[in-house]
Amino acid sequence: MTITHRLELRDIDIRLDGKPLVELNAHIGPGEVLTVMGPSGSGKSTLLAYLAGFLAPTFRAGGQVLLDSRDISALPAERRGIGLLFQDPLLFPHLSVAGNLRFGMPRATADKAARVEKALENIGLAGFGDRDPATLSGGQKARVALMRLLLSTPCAVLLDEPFSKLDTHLRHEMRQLVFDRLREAGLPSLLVTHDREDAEDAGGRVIELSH
Ligand SMILES: Nc1ncnc2c1ncn2[C@@H]1O[C@H](COP(=O)(O)OP(=O)(O)OP(=O)(O)O)[C@@H](O)[C@H]1O
Repeated sequence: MTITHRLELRDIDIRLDGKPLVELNAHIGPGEVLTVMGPSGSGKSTLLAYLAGFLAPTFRAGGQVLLDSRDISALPAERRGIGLLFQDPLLFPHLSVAGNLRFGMPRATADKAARVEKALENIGLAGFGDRDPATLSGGQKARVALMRLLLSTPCAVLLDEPFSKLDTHLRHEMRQLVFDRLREAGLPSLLVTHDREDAEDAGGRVIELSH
């Protein structure tokens, strides 16, 4: 049985120099992707930083971030249960591909090696466990970053332009993989993008932030 999660953003109000930057109410159900678009400077990255727990102290923020009805907005980033996927895969260069996949797994995870093998098969990279991440292609790195995220068993996911550095032909494939896996895992997700096709493939609601 898949465990499902819900993310609720209640009366989020982020201010910069006393002026409102982001005001938002949203409910993201299990397996749902909410896409956030808007012009440069409208506060998309700031919103993600707030939700993830690393907002710069120059901002003032209020409101509640409820994950499965629990307010996580005062918790430090590492205790929020939120997974992140960025434009760059950010694989650890000192760890092998398998080491990267093992990195975020909860300590008590049983059969780590078997899970890593299964994860590699799942993304078409069986036998790549011992490889140095630097030897992978951009698309392969992106797939490893996705699997590392899922193996860390987050309760919600934030995606910041995760496809923008991929070649056009890989972008579509990667979008399908990411959105399918997030849906299967029942994870509520928030996607920040400039790309309308990302929003269409995400298949959920789209909100626009304005200046
Ligand atoms: N650490 C910071 N201190 C002060 N102001 C900041 C800081 N980071 C961002 N800003 C300002 O906050 C506003 C929102 O920036 P943010 O990066 O969230 O926009 P964005 O919508 O993600 O833009 P882009 O699409 O270009 O990535 C901008 O006016 C920016 O200059």
